[in-house]
Amino acid sequence: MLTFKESCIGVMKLSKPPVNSLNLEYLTEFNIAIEKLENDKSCRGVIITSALPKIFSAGLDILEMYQPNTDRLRQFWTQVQQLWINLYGSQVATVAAINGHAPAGGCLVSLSCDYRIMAPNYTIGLNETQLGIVAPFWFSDTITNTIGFRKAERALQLGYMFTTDEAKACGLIDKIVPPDQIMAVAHEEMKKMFAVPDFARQITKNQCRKQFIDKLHAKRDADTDNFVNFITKDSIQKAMGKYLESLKKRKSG
Ligand SMILES: CC/C=C\C/C=C\CCC/C=C/CC(=O)SCCNC(=O)CCNC(=O)[C@H](O)C(C)(C)COP(=O)(O)OP(=O)(O)OC[C@H]1O[C@@H](n2cnc3c(N)ncnc32)[C@H](O)[C@@H]1OP(=O)(O)O
Repeated sequence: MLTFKESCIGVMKLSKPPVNSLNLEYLTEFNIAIEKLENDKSCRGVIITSALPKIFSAGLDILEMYQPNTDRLRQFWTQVQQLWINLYGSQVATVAAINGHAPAGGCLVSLSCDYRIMAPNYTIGLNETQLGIVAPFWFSDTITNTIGFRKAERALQLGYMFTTDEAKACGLIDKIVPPDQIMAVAHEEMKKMFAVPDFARQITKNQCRKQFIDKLHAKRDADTDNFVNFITKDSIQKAMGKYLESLKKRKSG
């Protein structure tokens, strides 16, 4: 993770080649970095983007979920939950500068921010069902809160990956920006949020989001148990093995 501060704005650049997949170590690093910025009194905003060309993040590292060690799988999921709690509940203003593909967990990271700008000709969405897995309730709450129930239900069932244009049309992202302007526009959007007194913006954000974060807090252990039980099922392992094979075939084909 490349993290630096530009005045009162923290910039986090995901930099885990080849595709910024989120494994246990990287999620832990991500959480530490966001918590550090959150606790820095001089930091009012965070921009999350990718240091890699063409990929914002490939989402959760599928290898963490394929033929897993159960203890590690539990730690992994705890870090995924924590990342969502940290980002969705963040008191600083957050902008996702989506400069590449953003499937599944990559989409969730961006949906957890306050504002999303995206470069053209990429794809974004919660494609979990295409892997034969199911987005948990807090993933679906987050997309529903962004694009509304009907569109979210349809997109979740299909595991639909939106083009940048489609994402803009349904409100999954807020603005389409050429890649060379994405950081400049992220700063402009941040300034708009800074024009509102921080405490008023923060209380409003809490009013909108707190109930969803509280829901996960209340069910956190059960959510981890569900995840581990679900992922370790033979049928789910088979589906994930097939998906991994298809990724490799697509590469060679
Ligand atoms: C009832 C419910 C109860 C409980 C809940 C249950 C389940 C919980 C659900 C868990 C949620 C999961 C969310 C996720 O994030 S799952 C991950 C989904 N991600 C994807 O599907 C992305 C797949 N990747 C791609 O589409 C492409 O790789 C991408 C467009 C990102 C990049 O394409 P490009 O052509 O540039 O690169 P590739 O050649 O495809 O990939 C390079 C190598 O990287 C490997 N790879 C890609 N993505 C991942 C990944 N997510 N994890 C691990 N590895 C990944 C790919 O296989 C290539 O590897 P090599 O062949 O080079 O070894």
